[in-house]
Amino acid sequence: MLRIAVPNKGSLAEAAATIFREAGYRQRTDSKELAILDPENGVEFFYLRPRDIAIYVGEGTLDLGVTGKDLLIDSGTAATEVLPLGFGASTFRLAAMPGTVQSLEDLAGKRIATAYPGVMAGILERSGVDATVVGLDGAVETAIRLGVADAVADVVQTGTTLRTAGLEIVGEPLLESEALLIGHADRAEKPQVVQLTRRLQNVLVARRYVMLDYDVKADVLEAACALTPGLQSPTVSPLHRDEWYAVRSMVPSAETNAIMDKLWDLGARAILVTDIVACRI
Ligand SMILES: Nc1ncnc2c1ncn2[C@@H]1O[C@H](COP(=O)(O)OP(=O)(O)OP(=O)(O)O)[C@@H](O)[C@H]1O
Ligand SMILES: O=P(O)(O)OC[C@H]1O[C@H](OP(=O)(O)OP(=O)(O)O)[C@H](O)[C@@H]1O
Ligand SMILES: [Mg+2]
Repeated sequence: MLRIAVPNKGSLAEAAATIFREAGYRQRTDSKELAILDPENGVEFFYLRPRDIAIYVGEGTLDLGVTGKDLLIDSGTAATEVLPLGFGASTFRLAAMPGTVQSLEDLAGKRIATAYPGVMAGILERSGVDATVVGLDGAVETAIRLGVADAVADVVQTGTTLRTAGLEIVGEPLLESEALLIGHADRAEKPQVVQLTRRLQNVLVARRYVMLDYDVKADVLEAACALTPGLQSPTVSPLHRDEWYAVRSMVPSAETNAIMDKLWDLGARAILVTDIVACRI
């Protein structure tokens, strides 16, 4: 039985449950449930705080978990990245009262409030800046106004929270984060871990691609196939009408409309786009 940790609430919870569901695993239907069994897949899911997930997985109590890259680093545990999951993107940034701090180096001898003290300590050490890290639980933006810190380092997504607090972002992002499937190096070879990772990868591919079908005349078939090379090669079938072919190929969803425009200009017609629910490539 594989034991997997899923965020119980917060920014990552819904997307994490969705990706497991799309990969064919059972997920809780009641947000008050703390654990559920998926006997068909031989998995037990535990719903935990994402900050704690890195600790459970790092200690080997649970086999796998979903948490943020920033939280994994902050935990300092032995858990490792198995697969980036493509959601929960955020940046970790420094901010201060406008005009007071220009760079990380300006913080030498000063105090930085953050809910990610492990991440911040590592950054200061690597930069050779000797500053004091003030570890808080959240709402760190207020720490400067209350005189607890000279700067803050926090997760920024839209920047609204910092702006509302009257703070200014300082320098480039200190860290880029996203949700990860994390595991323990010892368990990486376990067949069930390999299978689950492959199923999640399949969902990620299915989300990144769409299926494109179109009809095209023989004289531009090669040019059309060059626009839609697919993963191996496009499927080309003759139409009943002479000189025409039907082409089927997977294309990156982000490029769908640009490719459709080019196909249309080439003379392709009946261009259809279909979502891919799941795939194994
Ligand atoms: N807008 C955001 N605010 C906070 N965390 C975010 C945001 N976007 C992505 N994340 C990521 O989500 C993880 C934090 O998860 P967490 O459950 O603590 O979220 P949260 O929204 O802060 O929840 P809560 O405030 O209920 O504790 C981190 O990996 C962080 O990088
Ligand atoms: O750049 P934004 O889009 O404004 O998002 C970032 C803010 O969201 C999070 O706070 P949250 O609401 O989770 O509160 P917390 O600090 O108590 O965790 C995070 O800690 C930032 O404060
Ligand atoms: Mg939060």
